[in-house]
Amino acid sequence: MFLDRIVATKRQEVETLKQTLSMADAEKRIAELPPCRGFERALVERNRPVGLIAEVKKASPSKGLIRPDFHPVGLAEAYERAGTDCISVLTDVDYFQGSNEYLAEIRQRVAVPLLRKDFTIDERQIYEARLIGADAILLIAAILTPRQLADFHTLGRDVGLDVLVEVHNRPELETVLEFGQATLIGVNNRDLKTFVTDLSVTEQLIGLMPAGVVAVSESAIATTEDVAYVRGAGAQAVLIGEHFMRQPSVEDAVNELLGPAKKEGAAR
Ligand SMILES: O=P(O)(O)OC[C@@H](O)[C@@H](O)c1c[nH]c2ccccc12
Repeated sequence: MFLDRIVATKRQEVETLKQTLSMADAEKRIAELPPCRGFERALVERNRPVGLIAEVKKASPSKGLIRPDFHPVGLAEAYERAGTDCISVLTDVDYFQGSNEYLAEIRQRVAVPLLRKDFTIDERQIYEARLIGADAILLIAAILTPRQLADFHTLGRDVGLDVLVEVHNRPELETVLEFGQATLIGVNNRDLKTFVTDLSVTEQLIGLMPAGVVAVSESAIATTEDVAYVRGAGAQAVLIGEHFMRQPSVEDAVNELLGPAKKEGAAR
């Protein structure tokens, strides 16, 4: 099963991080960084009726190579011109052909808040995310114990990051709601264990979320009908990768799928 393999790889990566990243040193360096740009706030204040997290994604285990001609900074700049509220950057190397470098480079060039999209299983990865320039991290309920979810959420917030907590079924959502801290919750329409996608998962789960939670519908969104459906189900924001990555101009693709932005992307 892919998720188990990915987590096994992450354990190895964490072993390496233990050699290379001292927690005390990381804390010192983080204290000197400028504050994060508000990721969750950007989704609340959104540029369109539905908030948009657009993803920079070269490949995936389910689809293989998605965008052969892949220039992460150029893609992020195009997303910014399209008035994207937030950008998600895959940093996993082995399964998504992502890189921490991509996120760090994008951070230098765009003002849009960035999600570090990876499989977080250890505190050190949270420090690392902050140090490479992320504004938010993803916590995937399917690979964490309730205790880890709560602890990692607290640590993320303590170092200034926003936290997107991802669920795919009702037990996971109930665990997340039990610890009571999550304000930004993503429903993954893709089952990470089977890769089966089903937009109705969004409808099934968003109704169970308390008012005040910012709900994001993630994965397998590709048409205006898909967007209308998940909005109708209560999603305040959508996270879209593959559909944009398959279009020659991601800037045009954003405007075609979601309509014109209220304010132009930062013309810098
Ligand atoms: O490319 P898509 O189907 O539009 O999906 C984007 C995003 O939701 C997906 O990449 C994703 C959602 N949760 C994840 C967790 C890990 C890796 C990837 C993901």
